[in-house]
Amino acid sequence: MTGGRDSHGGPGGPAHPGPLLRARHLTKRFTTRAGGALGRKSVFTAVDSVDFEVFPHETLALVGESGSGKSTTARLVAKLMKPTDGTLEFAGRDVTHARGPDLARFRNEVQVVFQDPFSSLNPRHTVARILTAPLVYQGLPVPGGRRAFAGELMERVGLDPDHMHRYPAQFSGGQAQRIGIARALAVGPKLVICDEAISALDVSVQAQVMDLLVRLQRESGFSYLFIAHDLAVVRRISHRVAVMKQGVIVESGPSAEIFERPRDPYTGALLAAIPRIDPEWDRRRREGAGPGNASTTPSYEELR
Ligand SMILES: Nc1ncnc2c1ncn2[C@@H]1O[C@H](COP(=O)(O)OP(=O)(O)OP(=O)(O)O)[C@@H](O)[C@H]1O
Repeated sequence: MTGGRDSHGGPGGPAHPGPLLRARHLTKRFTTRAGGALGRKSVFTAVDSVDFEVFPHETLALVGESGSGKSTTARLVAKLMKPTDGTLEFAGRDVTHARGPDLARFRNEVQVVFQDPFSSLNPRHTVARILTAPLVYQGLPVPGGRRAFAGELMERVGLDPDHMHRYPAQFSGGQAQRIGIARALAVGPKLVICDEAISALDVSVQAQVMDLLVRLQRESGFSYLFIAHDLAVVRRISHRVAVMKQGVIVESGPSAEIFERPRDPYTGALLAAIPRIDPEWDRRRREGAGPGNASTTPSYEELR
């Protein structure tokens, strides 16, 4: 994803000398055995020599149909899974085989927000404990003390700090996802990977969480790798888009170009299947209340 149409500088993405994240020939093959341990071995390539970059302050969306390799790519980038081949560079460092303190540093700089907040938040811990845990477990000081720190994070994501002693089950799905986002922010990341982070939410709640994600990026300046199958969502928050099909990136470029002039028939098919958009959210965005660059972001009607 370098040069030409795919060069950095999509709408809203500020110019920067180098990428924050650079994936080169990233590959993941899974070996499976049909019929148990004695069955025939087969090798499946879920991610096939993928190249891409994420620049500072930008949102790169990775889209594609189910099974195209998006989540596997996210896991490779988050170093939750080892690649079969390829390299990962982060902030100019080769982190492909990072261990010990290098890996610990990477884990603070790169955070993941998962699809299901309830399964990624410890149900037996209060929100205050969940939000301070990333620092406490590392033996790091909690700025301002636990209560103030948790309260401030809750305010940043639009939650009432008075609820910091509640448990995840006492929150709605959208609120729980806000807790997941707040936890990701606790360590001051440079890159936040959102793996279908809003897919499970109701459409109106999705819009609110999208607004939150955009606002947080504006305030804190981190980058997003935004994994989604919903192109309507992606269009609204991404600066650039990479389209995955069967483990390969078939097309990538500035968001507006991909949506207005898709080159690959697969991208065209994904666009044709675009799910419903929340018209209310789109109206607010166009009136300046929501994210996106009004001059480069097509309207709801233009997408039809
Ligand atoms: N641990 C694993 N072992 C074997 N195959 C796997 C494993 N994890 C993923 N796969 C396969 O790799 C392919 C890509 O999966 P992946 O979850 O990355 O796709 P995806 O684009 O994120 O799809 P979805 O949106 O449905 O999660 C799929 O065919 C999946 O079955």
